[in-house]
Amino acid sequence: MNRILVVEDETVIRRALVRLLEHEGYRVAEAGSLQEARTHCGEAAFDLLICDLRLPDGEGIRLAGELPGVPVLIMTSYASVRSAVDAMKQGAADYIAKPFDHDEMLLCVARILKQHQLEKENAQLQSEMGEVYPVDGMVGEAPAMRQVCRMVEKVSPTDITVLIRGESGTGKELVARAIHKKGPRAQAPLISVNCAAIPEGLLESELFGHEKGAFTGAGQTRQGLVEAADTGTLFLDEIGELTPQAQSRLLRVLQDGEIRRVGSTQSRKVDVRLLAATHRDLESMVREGAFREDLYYRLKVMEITLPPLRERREDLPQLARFLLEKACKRLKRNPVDLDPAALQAMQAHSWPGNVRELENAIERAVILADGEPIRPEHLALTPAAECGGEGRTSLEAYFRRFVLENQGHMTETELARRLGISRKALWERRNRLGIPRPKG
Ligand SMILES: Nc1ncnc2c1ncn2[C@@H]1O[C@H](COP(=O)(O)OP(=O)(O)OP(=O)(O)O)[C@@H](O)[C@H]1O
Repeated sequence: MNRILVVEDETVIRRALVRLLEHEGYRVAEAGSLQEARTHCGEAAFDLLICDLRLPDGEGIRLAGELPGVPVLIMTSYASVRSAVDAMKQGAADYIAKPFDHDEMLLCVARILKQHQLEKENAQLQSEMGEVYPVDGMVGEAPAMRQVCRMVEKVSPTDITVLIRGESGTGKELVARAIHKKGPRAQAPLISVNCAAIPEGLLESELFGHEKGAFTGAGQTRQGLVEAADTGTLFLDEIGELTPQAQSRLLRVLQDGEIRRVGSTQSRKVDVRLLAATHRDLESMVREGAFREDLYYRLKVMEITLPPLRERREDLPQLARFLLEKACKRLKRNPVDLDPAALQAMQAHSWPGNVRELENAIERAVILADGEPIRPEHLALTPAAECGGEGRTSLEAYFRRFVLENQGHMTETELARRLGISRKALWERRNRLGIPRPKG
């Protein structure tokens, strides 16, 4: 039976909470101050502390630092997300705003206890397996990649929201898939959505669904992608592209586990774990008012940052061989070798499109080499800035130059409009040609 310590100085709230938890079958002790809590913890081991943020002799969150391994749920009457998020940074398992309703509290307690149990089992397993954390299909021994793998291992068994950052093509989606696969929701769906690939006007209804007649063309009631991910994981790639309306709806999902379809007055409960990714500088988007601060803090609780390929060149040989084998399999070709000169050319290239650019270059090379070992000329690693020069202005080169010259001062929507293509087509062409978007 799980033991819980309630630390709250307001007697009425404390007593009510103790009764609620006891009624649910937990063994509960109570304390009115940090000092009393410490005494209790010295006498018995607890599986969870539910702690008021402000106590007469200090901040409740201090207990998290003093009792590593015991999850702390923070209660706060200060509706500021920031103080609660600060508490999360200092090690709180979660927070709940007062006044809370009974169901909400019990759900929260049950979830933390379950998570904690999983973490304990996982830590046990890890110590049995040693310190190696391979991530399926992910190649890289560089220190920054090892750190990524360690983080994946740490966050997977929890339900925590994770923000995956890194330039385009660095493997953010790969990380999201790994987190889902290694976590308790692995048997449930993973819905992966690229927010940049959905036209702005359709974002809200695609994500959150709509009622019949909600807007012109909404002939039928439709479930959105967030609901489709119910009980599973929702991966929102390019979260910086969300419209303000979609940002508000998403915040509601994270805060209350509730969703409202476009055109509906009723909310529905959803249980999704959110993983989000972006290559953009969300901090400056928040400063400029383009991204909601409260949503930003919700997302940022846990971050995983992928290094650009040019900063982990030591991984290039291993990565190139892995991708070469993958390309040969996909193209149904016999395995081919990599000429040492090709590897040298790779080492000299800056890889602005990161692993995706490498993957594309290798696939192209396999086709061009036609069974011969891959040589530098098969890779055609032209520095981006030179493309489109010397009268060879093909459509692709024109596209590349236009995008590189204008992306600094144009939004994706504007760029697409000027090029006369959809945002989705722009997105796809960027990926195919390995043209990264600017940061922020
Ligand atoms: N470390 C890695 N090892 C092997 N393959 C990788 C690695 N990182 C990325 N890839 C491969 O590179 C391609 C691009 O990766 P992914 O789609 O995950 O990047 P991303 O950061 O999500 O890109 P974007 O921001 O453009 O959506 C994928 O095919 C992926 O399998």
